[in-house]
Amino acid sequence: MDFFTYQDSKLFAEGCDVSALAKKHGTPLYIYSRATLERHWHAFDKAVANHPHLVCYAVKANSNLGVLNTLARLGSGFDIVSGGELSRVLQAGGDPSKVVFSGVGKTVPEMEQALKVGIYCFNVESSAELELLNEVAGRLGYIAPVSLRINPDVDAGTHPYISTGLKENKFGIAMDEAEQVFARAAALPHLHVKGVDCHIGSQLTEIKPFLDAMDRMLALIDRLAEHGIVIEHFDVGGGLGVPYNNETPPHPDVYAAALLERLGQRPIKLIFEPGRAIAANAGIFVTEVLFLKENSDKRFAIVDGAMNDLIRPSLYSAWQNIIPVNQTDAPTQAYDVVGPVCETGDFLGKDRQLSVKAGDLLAVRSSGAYGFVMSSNYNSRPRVAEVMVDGEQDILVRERETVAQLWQGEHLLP
Ligand SMILES: Cc1ncc(COP(=O)(O)O)c(C=O)c1O
Ligand SMILES: N[C@@H](CCCC[NH3+])C(=O)O
Repeated sequence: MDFFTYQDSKLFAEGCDVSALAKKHGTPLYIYSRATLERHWHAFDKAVANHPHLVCYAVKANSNLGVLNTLARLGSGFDIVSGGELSRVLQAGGDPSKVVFSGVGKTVPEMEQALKVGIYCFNVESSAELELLNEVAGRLGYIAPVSLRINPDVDAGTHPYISTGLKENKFGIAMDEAEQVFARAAALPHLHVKGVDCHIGSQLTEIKPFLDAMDRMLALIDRLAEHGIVIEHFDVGGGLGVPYNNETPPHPDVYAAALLERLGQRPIKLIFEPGRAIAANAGIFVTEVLFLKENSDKRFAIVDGAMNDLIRPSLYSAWQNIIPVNQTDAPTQAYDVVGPVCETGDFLGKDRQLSVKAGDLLAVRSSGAYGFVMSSNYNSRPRVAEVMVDGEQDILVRERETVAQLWQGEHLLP
């Protein structure tokens, strides 16, 4: 079911007319659907309903407080990569005892913050981090719950920039060192070994790489058991892809069933860290056409949204569907949809069949994940507003930045 559909040729987000939202809140604008976020979260939670589990939404995908609050109300856990994300989770009403802390570069203040609020687990990514965490925990009088992130060295078959489970990537502890580092973790006095985790990449549309990783990780878990190291949970990471175009990623039901089958009778809790699968198709990015421009080779639709607002097309050549907010019967033509930023790479889509004129609104679909969170102020463009729709209600969950906010904290010379 899609909560972004046309009614009488007008695009709606749940029960809200998108052009009315654009008029009320201005453009460019991110719009999220609460019902979609909830449905996607429940899809994961239900897929493993009969097995001990925790769904930890990956905050990096979309960390707006309204989004986090929506998921916290469902009882979601959270996967974080910084102290800033932890603070957001707490601010949004998330439960710290359901937080897993990933990331290759945790700092001492971040470790202290996470220990003090009592997170569920640190996903430790190196021996050096393990030693430091033990020291910090000891100094503060805590026992730090840890999982070791192991790099299973599998090819996720995704874009090289978002592939994380190969030896050449910076993430995790190499499989051939895993047992040794687990033995060290078990021996350190201020750590409690709880689990093992991996995350092999993002936007995976096939199940095979997940299963390859799972097989390697389960073999490790069995070897550890032989040495008396009992693993309570296996955190399988995130990475399940979404349809941007005509991809057909497995449904969470199919994905979870395959993982559970591999897990067999092992009494191990499963943790999931989905980001994109929950947020991407719960959001659209709405932009207004400023000008049309044509030369002998190309037709451009110059819009008010740009790469600083939504960088995925520029950064990964990612394809996201661009649709009219108001449908017409007029014939379409091929356009490059480009923004006002002074970069050739500033485009939202290339060679798109559209029927547009200045003043029309376009919606870039699948923008709920890695959209606003990756936005910047490049070209001194204030960051855009974010709205959550809930049925016929629209809630401004982030105000548009003002120009004065752009230089907040900056100073003239004395
Ligand atoms: C450790 C970890 N967990 C979860 C995620 C979320 O990934 P995705 O949005 O692909 O589900 C990421 C990002 O790729 C990650 O690095
Ligand atoms: N930012 C990436 C995903 C990165 C995943 C984070 N580990 C994207 O938009 O596809």
